[in-house]
Amino acid sequence: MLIIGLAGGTGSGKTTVVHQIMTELPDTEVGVISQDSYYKETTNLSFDERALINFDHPRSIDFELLVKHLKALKAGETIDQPVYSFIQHNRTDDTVSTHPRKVMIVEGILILTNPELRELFDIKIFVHADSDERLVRRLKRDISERGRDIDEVLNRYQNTLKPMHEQFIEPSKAFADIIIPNDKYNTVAIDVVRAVINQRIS
Ligand SMILES: Nc1ncnc2c1ncn2[C@@H]1O[C@H](COP(=O)(O)OP(=O)(O)O)[C@@H](O)[C@H]1O
Ligand SMILES: O=c1ccn([C@@H]2O[C@H](COP(=O)(O)O)[C@@H](O)[C@H]2O)c(=O)[nH]1
Repeated sequence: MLIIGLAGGTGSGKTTVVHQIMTELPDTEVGVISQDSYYKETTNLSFDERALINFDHPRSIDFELLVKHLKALKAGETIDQPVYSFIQHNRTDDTVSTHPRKVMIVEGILILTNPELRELFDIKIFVHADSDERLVRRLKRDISERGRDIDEVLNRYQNTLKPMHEQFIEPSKAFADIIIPNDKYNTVAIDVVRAVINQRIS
């Protein structure tokens, strides 16, 4: 199994890049695991308490479960990947049965900050977009898709997102083997990554 770790700040385009990479690749051979699925379960908290969580700090992620699931996939086992609700700020009761593929892509803002997880990646990719571009994309996406309003996004950006990006996410770029500039759509980089994957699955 080839395991690709794909990191980058919020709004850098990680999800979009993963979809572009997957286009024309058989989904029987390539699978995706999102770090977002592994936000810690916080059912003990009220909605208002959950909304105050710093979701850009590594401690908000259940890395232990993510590493365990990745090791299980590597060992040929099927896992129950949690499903996360951004609207509820919590895991749902659903899971997605995820079986091992020749190539697994793990994507998320903090995945290169965790040493145990980094060890499991054969290729480490960081998607870069400038912070103003990322903020604009985040605003548009969170309002249209994640039930947020402009104040929520901007407050979170100032209070936690930007400082956490600077403290944890940007420095993790140093661990990347490949950096994809993604202020504009970058078809050349996508083709290169797809070629590496094709080589592995053919
Ligand atoms: N290169 C790009 N140029 C313009 N818009 C982009 C680009 N990449 C992604 N987007 C848009 O930005 C928003 C955030 O992208 P997304 O892939 O969800 O980022 P991430 O997963 O890194 O948070 C989405 O609405 C997406 O369509
Ligand atoms: O309940 C939540 C959990 C996370 N977030 C924000 O999501 C982004 C990470 O997701 P991307 O798809 O990479 O943008 C992170 O910056 C958290 O602040 C949230 O808003 N609510």
